[in-house]
Amino acid sequence: MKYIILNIESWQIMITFNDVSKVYPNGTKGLNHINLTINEGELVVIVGLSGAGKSTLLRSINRLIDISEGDIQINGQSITSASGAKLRRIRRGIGMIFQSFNLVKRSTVMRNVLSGRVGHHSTLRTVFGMFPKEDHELALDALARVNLQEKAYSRADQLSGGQQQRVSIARALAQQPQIILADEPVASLDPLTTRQVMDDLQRINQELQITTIINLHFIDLAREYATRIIGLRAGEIVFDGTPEEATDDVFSHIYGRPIHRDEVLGANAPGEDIVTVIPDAADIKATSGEPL
Ligand SMILES: Nc1ncnc2c1ncn2[C@@H]1O[C@H](COP(=O)(O)OP(=O)(O)OP(=O)(O)O)[C@@H](O)[C@H]1O
Repeated sequence: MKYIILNIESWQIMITFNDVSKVYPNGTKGLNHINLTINEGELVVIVGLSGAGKSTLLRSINRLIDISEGDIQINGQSITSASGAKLRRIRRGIGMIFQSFNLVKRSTVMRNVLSGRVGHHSTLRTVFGMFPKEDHELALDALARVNLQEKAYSRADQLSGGQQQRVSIARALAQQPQIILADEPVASLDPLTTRQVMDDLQRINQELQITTIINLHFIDLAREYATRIIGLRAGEIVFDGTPEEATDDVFSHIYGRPIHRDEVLGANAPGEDIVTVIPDAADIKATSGEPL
């Protein structure tokens, strides 16, 4: 199949967290002094127990959550201090995928994908659904990348969960993003569909060099798809390394307890521990070779 090459404006994208903390109004610390650099084209998977701060970290990148301290830069520009047109421009380059798909269910697939273009046009134009022909071509191209071209004129609620998630990936792609953030994108899907969605995200990352950051709770998926794994615990980075370095012992360290079978997608007997030893932090090496 012939694809229109999406127009990637920059090849130097980097996300930088400079001493970032987030304290929620009730006093809960979501992130605690995070320093982090993510390079163009990486597929980063963020892992950690529920409440570790994965969503807070991900959503602070496009300022769905405002941080309390520090600075986040996207391609050298501070999103933390941006406002108005500048904030909208930075956000336009960041596609977002949610666990619950967030589609307009009664609209067609095409309309949903076209909504990824709203940041590129005036409000009036998009309210009346007046998208130019090029946007339709872009939307069809995005649908082709997730193999859903033939569903373009179906209603979104007639699609399976996995297909709906792939429509939401196409919607993000229609934005022509430089970054894709996916917050637990497969948490509501069955194992087979999960792999299709992860395959799509990986293929798009590789073909278009879109920097991709995904929160996941399945250990084997993280190892299989990530180019880099970041482990969070209590709002702090406790591991940052390659999938090869992220052994079962490392995961036990990130979680602060043994791994459970239901945290491995390929496992079929939920509930039991598959690792019994929690290693000391000193045994866990970061990419730098330093213990975290
Ligand atoms: N709006 C909020 N108000 C107060 N505390 C919050 C809020 N959102 C998150 N928190 C708290 O901040 C911490 C980090 O939450 P976050 O949702 O980022 O974790 P997570 O790792 O994504 O967890 P999960 O996998 O359950 O989504 C948790 O202690 C959580 O209870």
